[in-house]
Amino acid sequence: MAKQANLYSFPGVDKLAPALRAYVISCQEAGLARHGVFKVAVSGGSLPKTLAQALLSPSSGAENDTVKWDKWEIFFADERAVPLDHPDSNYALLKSELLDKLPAGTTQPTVHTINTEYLEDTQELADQYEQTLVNSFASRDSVRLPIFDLLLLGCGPDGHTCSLFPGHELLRETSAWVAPIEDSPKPPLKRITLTLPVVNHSVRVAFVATGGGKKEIMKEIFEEGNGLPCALVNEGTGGRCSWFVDNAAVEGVSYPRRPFSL
Ligand SMILES: O=C1O[C@H](COP(=O)(O)O)[C@@H](O)[C@H](O)[C@H]1O
Repeated sequence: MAKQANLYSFPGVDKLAPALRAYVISCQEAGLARHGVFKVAVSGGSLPKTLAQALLSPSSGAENDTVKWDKWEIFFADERAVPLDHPDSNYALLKSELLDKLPAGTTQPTVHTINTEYLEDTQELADQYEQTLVNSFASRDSVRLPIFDLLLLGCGPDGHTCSLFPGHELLRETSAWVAPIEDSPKPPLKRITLTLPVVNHSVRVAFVATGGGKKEIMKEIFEEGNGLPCALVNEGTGGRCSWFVDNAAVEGVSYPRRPFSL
């Protein structure tokens, strides 16, 4: 039988963060072994804060507990069509929560932001970001899809992830790597997003979802699926997908939890 998504549940974020750290570092090491860099895409929303808690904690000194920032290439799983210093920008959020807090003297990771010259034309904004992926991964002639070492995703209270929203036509996109959306149900309206085939092609996918406000949608995702974007990622990635959640987010959800291990 095909493997299912792993659900790791913790009493709180303080216990979740060290496990997420270990998981991200293991993906980093696998990426470095594969191609000498770590290609990761991150989301906005609540993710950067939890990620910062996981990654900014001091190394235990144990082997394989080092975040090798100089080897990271950071992309955005989705981004809003706003300037990079706008309060809605996922880049601005990651910067304030994580990048600005890296210890002094740390070599900053490479961060692939959107090209803000194209904010008025979301198709061009998406095409330009797709070109950024092509430059880093490979030309579209040579690979069908880019392969990220890791995608770090959030889960909205409606079951959206990246800027892939329930019932939206973008869920049927089969060709583009990056697509525009101009009618996002959650503001701001205009965004770009990695498409579902790219998400499902990643080596590993990790969702982070915390708080009781997520429990109804988590029940629907894990018990029914209902074509929700997060459920489509679970189905498309199976055992390559791991959820890091707190107990409050999965209260009453019938789905086997696994003890966390790498
Ligand atoms: O709009 C967005 O929302 C999702 C989920 O956010 P959360 O606050 O519920 O974690 C986020 O993953 C995405 O990147 C963002 O653009």
